[in-house]
Amino acid sequence: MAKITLSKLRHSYVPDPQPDDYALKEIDHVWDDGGAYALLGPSGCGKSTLLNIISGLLQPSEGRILFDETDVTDLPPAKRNIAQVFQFPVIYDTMSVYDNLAFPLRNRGRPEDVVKARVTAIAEMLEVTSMLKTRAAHLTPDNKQKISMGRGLVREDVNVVMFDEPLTVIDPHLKWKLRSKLKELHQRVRATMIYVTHDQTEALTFADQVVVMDLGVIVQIGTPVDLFERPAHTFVGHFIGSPGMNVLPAELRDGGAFFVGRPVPLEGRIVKTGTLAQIGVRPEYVSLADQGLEAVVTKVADLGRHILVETRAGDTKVAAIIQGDAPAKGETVHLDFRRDQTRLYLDGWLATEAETRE
Ligand SMILES: Nc1ncnc2c1ncn2[C@@H]1O[C@H](COP(=O)(O)OP(=O)(O)OP(=O)(O)O)[C@@H](O)[C@H]1O
Repeated sequence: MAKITLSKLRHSYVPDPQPDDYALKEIDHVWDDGGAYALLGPSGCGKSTLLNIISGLLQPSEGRILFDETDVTDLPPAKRNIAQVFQFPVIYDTMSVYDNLAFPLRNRGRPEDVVKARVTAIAEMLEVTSMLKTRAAHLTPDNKQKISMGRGLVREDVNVVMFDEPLTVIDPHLKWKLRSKLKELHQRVRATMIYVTHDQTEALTFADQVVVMDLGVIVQIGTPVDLFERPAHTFVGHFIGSPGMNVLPAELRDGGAFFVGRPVPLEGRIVKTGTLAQIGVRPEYVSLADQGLEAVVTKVADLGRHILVETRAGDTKVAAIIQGDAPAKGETVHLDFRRDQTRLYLDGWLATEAETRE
């Protein structure tokens, strides 16, 4: 396994690019040896471009890629020693499950006793031991994908295992099972793993560190808790969470932030400058109060464990997640934002500093 360093990577699919033409703007990042990473972002943000650069299918326009201290930028995919699991299962239908799992090892001339030990161990981890003699053609789609994952994990000598939206073909009710299985596998195999997805639940379940991308830029790298608690960018706040963070237009004056004419207490000092001011507060930290910001309830949804209340304050939609009694649609309510969870964003980026208590 290896540490992967991406140094000043930029990529454009067009010659003589202007700044906006880059599919990857500038990426400087180190993936630690043995880490479980998710690469999360919407369609078109550059995930596949980055993955293909790491695997060697694509040469970056600029920058270098290192596996540990070795520069692999000019090496073809076959020389990079990477395992990849794709959206659709890559297995040989005519072979047994055992032979499918053994294939990557036999292909590299590993002795049969090593093949047997490794295939047996991986099969146990994936809970497919009873299928080892079955011909792959007879497997269900989710079992086929499990075997595909097994093929990705069976070699011990790969630099990194990359998963590209591996649960796309899996039935929704089986997805959660495979998701947690993968997490468990990482804990046992301890390989460097990169899991590419546009699905926040998949990313947050699998990864210790989630790398969030938007428009060719990494907007935040953090633990699932970091991304939820302190989004570094409004995009992260909005993209992660269900519903996402409220992003409210703000006016800056007298050293403070105002929303629909009312001052809004922020978590701490404003430490940056910028033009476009927005207040970010997650619905989980908006509550109904006796006084404060006036808003009209536009929708109420009972989600079982809590109630989602959508309101309109001025022209802006504000969501609140509350417990207890729900207000009625059309009712005027007062909203309170929990101060330590209310942040200012300038030009999209977090601009307040959390107050440290003495
Ligand atoms: N072969 C190509 N030629 C030209 N432009 C491309 C090519 N591949 C990707 N792009 C562009 O590069 C940008 C990043 O695309 P990329 O496929 O890396 O994003 P993605 O996050 O993987 O999206 P998806 O989840 O839909 O695969 C997009 O604007 C896309 O249109």
